[in-house]
Amino acid sequence: MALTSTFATAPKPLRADDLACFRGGRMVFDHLSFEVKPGELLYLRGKNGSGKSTLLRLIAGFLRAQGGTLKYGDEAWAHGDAALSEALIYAGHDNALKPVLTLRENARELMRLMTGRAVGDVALAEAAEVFALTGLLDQPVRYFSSGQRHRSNLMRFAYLSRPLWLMDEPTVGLDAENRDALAALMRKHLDMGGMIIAATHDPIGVEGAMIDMRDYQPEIELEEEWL
Ligand SMILES: Nc1ncnc2c1ncn2[C@@H]1O[C@H](COP(=O)(O)OP(=O)(O)OP(=O)(O)O)[C@@H](O)[C@H]1O
Repeated sequence: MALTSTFATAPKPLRADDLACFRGGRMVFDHLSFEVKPGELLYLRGKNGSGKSTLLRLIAGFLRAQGGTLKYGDEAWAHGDAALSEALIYAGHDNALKPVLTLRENARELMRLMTGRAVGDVALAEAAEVFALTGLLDQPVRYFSSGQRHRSNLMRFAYLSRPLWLMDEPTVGLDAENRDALAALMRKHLDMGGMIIAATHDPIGVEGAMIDMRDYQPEIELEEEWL
C-alpha cells in the first residue's frame, strides 16, 4: 500500500495527566490520564455523550482543558500551539470537504492550508488508491455518497505525513472492503512509529489499548444516573 514513509516531524510520546474538560454546561470528564508512545494505538470507548469527541478536539487544540496537562515529548501541548499542532492530523464527524470542489482540489487546498506546500500528483494518486477513490478524484464532492465523502475525508491520512492521528468514528459508513483498507492504513502508520487515538463504537481489527470514558465521568454524573 502507498504511504509516505517518513514523518515531517519525529513522533514523540503524548502524555495526559489529570485532564478535566467542561463543556455544554457540565464537566464532561476529569482525572483523565494516559500515554501514547510511538507505534501505539489508543481507542476511546464509551456511550454517546461520554466525551470521546471532546477529548479528541481538546488534543487537536480546538478546546481548552479546565485542568491537567498534555505533553508531547518534553513540550507542553497548549491550546492553539501552532508548532505542536503540526504534528497531528484530525478527522472529525463532519467532513471538511468543499462540495463545489473536486476531490483533487479539496486535497490540494487542505495540503496547502496545513503545510503551505503543494501535494504532488503521484502522492495524491497513491492516497486515492488506498480508499478506492481514483475514479472520483476529478468529480465534484457534491455528487458523492455519504460513504464516498467519508472515505474522501479519511484520505488525508494517506497523503499528509504527520505522526499523530486523531480519528473520530473512522469506520462510520464504510463498507467491509474500505474497513479493511482503513485497518491496513492504520497498521502501516503504527509500524512506521506513528501514533493513533481513535474514538469508535465498532471494532476496527487493529490491536490497541483502550480508555473507557465512563471511568472518567465526574461522580455527580454517576450519582444522577443511579437515582
Ligand atoms: N458543540 C458543543 N457545545 C457544547 N457542548 C457540547 C458540544 N458538543 C458536545 N457537547 C457536549 O459535550 C459532552 C460530550 O460530547 P461528545 O461529543 O464529546 O461525546 P461522544 O462520546 O463523542 O459522543 P458520541 O458517541 O455521540 O459521538 C456531551 O454532554 C455533549 O452534550
